[in-house]
Amino acid sequence: MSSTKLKLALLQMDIQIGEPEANFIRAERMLTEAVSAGDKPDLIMLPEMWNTGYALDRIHELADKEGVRTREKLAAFAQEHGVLLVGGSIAEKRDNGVYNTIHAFGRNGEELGAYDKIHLFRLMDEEKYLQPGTQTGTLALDGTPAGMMICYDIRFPELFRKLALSGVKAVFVPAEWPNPRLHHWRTLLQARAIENQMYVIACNRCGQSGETVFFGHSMVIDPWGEVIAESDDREGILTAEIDFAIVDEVRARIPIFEDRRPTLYE
Ligand SMILES: NC(=O)CCC(=O)C(=O)O
Repeated sequence: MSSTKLKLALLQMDIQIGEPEANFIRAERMLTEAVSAGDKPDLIMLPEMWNTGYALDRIHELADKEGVRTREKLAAFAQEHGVLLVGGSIAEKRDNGVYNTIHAFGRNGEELGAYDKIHLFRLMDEEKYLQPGTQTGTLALDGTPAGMMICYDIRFPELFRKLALSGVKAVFVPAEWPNPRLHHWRTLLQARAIENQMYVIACNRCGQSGETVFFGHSMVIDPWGEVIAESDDREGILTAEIDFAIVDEVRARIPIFEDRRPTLYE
């Protein structure tokens, strides 16, 4: 029987706004560091828009065309090291628009899934420059169903519930979530894990772009809502081990999916 456990490494990276070259070098350095550690991870994850940061006024020029560069690099890395890779999100130019897109890869470098951010965040002007996604994002991790969302998406519990009802046991959330909303970040992530009885794995950036400070605090939260790993505000790699068997245990202990009465509120 295949293992229900996965060792994770979340790359909490400081992103240089508008500097894809520097960001690729930094991401490659951190990826290499993650697989060089004694306890090699099964899955590595990056933060949101790590190739460009929120350089939105130049995003059409800076975004990765069709995601080719990112996909080639990440697929090759996943294959070389036999790891799963949730490639954070990137600014990706496609069909004359720019999307905020995740690409995820399997241990042989195959693309497991992609997701374009559905909810664009007005406080950071995303809706003026980016195209919204039109589909939810799922992938299978060594056979276990998981979901993908990006940052502001965590404010929409309906999206989590839809994925939970489809059988998803973990959701990955790359983010660029800044001050002064650390309490929203921590509370929403924990609530989404508790109410859907699933793992929530959230990788935020750190550092500062202009006046905006990104507090890091990448988190891995279990289906009981316990924070099993959390970063501080500095660049680094957060590690944790998850066990999908715990999702089934928690869902059996409090059977909310059996007790729902959707005809009354849907
Ligand atoms: N990049 C984002 O979507 C930021 C979302 C955010 O900060 C929030 O408060 O929501």
